[in-house]
Amino acid sequence: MVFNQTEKQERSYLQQIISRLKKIISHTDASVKDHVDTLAAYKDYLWNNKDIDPHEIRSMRESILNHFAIGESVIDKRKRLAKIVDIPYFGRIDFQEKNENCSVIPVYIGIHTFHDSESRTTLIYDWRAPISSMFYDYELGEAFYQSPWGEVKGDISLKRQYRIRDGKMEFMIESALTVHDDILQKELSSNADDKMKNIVATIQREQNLIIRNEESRTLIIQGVAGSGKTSIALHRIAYLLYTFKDSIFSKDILIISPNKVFADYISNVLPELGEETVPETSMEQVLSEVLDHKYKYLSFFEQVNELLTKPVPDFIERIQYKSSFDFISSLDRFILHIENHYFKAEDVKLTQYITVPAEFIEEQFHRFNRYPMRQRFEAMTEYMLDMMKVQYAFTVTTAERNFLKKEIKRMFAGNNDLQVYKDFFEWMGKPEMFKMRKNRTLEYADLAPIAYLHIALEGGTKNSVKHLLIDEMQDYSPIQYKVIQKLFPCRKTILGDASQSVNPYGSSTADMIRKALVTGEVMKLCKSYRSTCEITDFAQKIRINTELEPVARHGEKPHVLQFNNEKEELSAIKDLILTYQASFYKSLGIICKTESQARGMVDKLQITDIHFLSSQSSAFVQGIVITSAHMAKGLEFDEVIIPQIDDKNYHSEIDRSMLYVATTRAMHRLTLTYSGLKRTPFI
Ligand SMILES: Nc1ncnc2c1ncn2[C@@H]1O[C@H](COP(=O)(O)OP(=O)(O)OP(=O)(O)O)[C@@H](O)[C@H]1O
Repeated sequence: MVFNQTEKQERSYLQQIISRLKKIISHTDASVKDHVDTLAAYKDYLWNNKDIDPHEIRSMRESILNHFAIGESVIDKRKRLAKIVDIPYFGRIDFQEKNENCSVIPVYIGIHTFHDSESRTTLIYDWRAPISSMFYDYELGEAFYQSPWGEVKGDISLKRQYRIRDGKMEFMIESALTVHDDILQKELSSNADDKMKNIVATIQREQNLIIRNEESRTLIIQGVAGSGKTSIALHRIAYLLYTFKDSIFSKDILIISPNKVFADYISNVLPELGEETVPETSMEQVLSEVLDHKYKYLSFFEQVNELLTKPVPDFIERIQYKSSFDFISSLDRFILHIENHYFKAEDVKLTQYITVPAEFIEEQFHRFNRYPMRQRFEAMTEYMLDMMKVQYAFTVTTAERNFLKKEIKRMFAGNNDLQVYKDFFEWMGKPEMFKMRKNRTLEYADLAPIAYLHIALEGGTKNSVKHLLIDEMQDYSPIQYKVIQKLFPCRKTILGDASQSVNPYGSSTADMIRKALVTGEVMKLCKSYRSTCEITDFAQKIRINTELEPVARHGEKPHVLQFNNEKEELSAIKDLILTYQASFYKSLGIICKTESQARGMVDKLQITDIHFLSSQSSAFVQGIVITSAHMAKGLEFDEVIIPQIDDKNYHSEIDRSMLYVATTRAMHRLTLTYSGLKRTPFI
């Protein structure tokens, strides 16, 4: 007989589970109170008995720490239970192991495990548990999962999905398919949340494969726009934190994200999945840190903006040159050249009677070639002085030792990163490839090569990162990946979409990243979930991707509206905003090509309740947002308006990228407007 066969039985079972959960929560509350009271009693005792002997103090300290640890774990458990009381589970499979004496077990799947210690049964399985993988991977019939003890084979005889909100079952679906389309459709048709949400209930098979991939040290995910790359990467982090809970913690993970707004936008997913948020940084921050933040540089935003507004061919050429693999080989050859030619040894007159000969010093520089060059001076000094002590029984004063080290350092012509970098271009016979901007400001593309040289000369600093996640991978160049590999030799998940580059002259494809890192498995996601078929078809006209497969969800066709002049265009945009405000949509993105156009739009529209997202913003806001295509990357909106799509504003290849990024942000409705005669040739 099937356990909880009917919907009525399921509904009553849900209420039983919720009552059970509530009961345990109230027990844990009592237990937390006990621990707090005990700790307070200890404190009072210590306060009132200042002359107690050290033994007693020590034993009390142990008890306090013990209570504290237990109290913390109870609070932790309470937090987890409180999280699941509203939505205890979302799926179920009935599984019978192919083994004598094994009966059918109902496996209810939710965000967290719920083990009932009274009945000694697991009432809810964590979605990341090995057995839960079958929910995402199999239909009815034969199935297996990998348990810690090996493969477990069996049969799935029932599969159900539930939509439970605030402890009430809205509906349940009996499904033979992997993860039923109806629920997925309902999720996708819903409105954009204020932040990215978790997708545990509807993870698709190909996505599950990426989340649970434990083998690849470096996993590179190339996924089309809206294929769930970012969501999947975050679920993967949650999976790794669960599966390797004894060896990897939230603080051991680092996310390199494109900007603060994006970091804020995704910040809810891990807490929703019951994990702590993980540290986050940017590529610029990482590179600048290597160079001790010594240099001013053009930010990536400024570079993209310059390419969009005044694309000077020399600038483009410099970026392209520094993004090639040839450039990396040349840098490597130059590092060898430094090794062979930058150290010019001289005799050092250490005391009135003792001179250290140049040849001896030169020899030591090469002897210590296992150290980065600038780290050899100390080792060379120590070694030479030790030798002198052994051979001539000669000991030096601290001042003489420091003098020798200083002299040795002076003999090396590569102590200044920037000078070495300039030398490189001279050595290459390409001095025009390096240009410093006003106020000794470096171009963004120079930051990574200088950091690369710095690490070769000085070594990289150690860090404790065990898993690195890089989003928007296409925007980073091979030399940036080289630096990343040197700094973070740990496991990596790298994700992005070559079609969405805002850095077309310095971008990387999945294969280029694999080549730069010398390792990596590439996995693809081709199904697009974000937008309706009509919006996806429209975006495909701007940039075709034959691998892209839209999920079957329909809506209005995108509108392209022409106006006689800017005034009319603005007035139409205001009307569109009013229509949006009267609709049930929750977010509207007005996406311009550049930040200054976006700022101009804010001024011209003169509407309150509009949020302007600039490259300096740090928080994502729901409602009406005006921003640039670059900032909008990674975000999504129920409705998108793209103004000024005339042929003058969108004509170059980088403009095409911006237009593609902007259109693919729309989930349900898309309108493009322009004034004048001609619209962009890209649509
Ligand atoms: N399996 C799924 N179930 C429900 N929603 C999904 C699923 N996969 C993706 N989505 C939804 O699709 C949208 C796009 O996801 P996400 O932003 O992670 O994609 P992306 O590939 O990183 O996008 P882009 O590169 O275009 O920024 C989100 O709204 C996400 O919730």
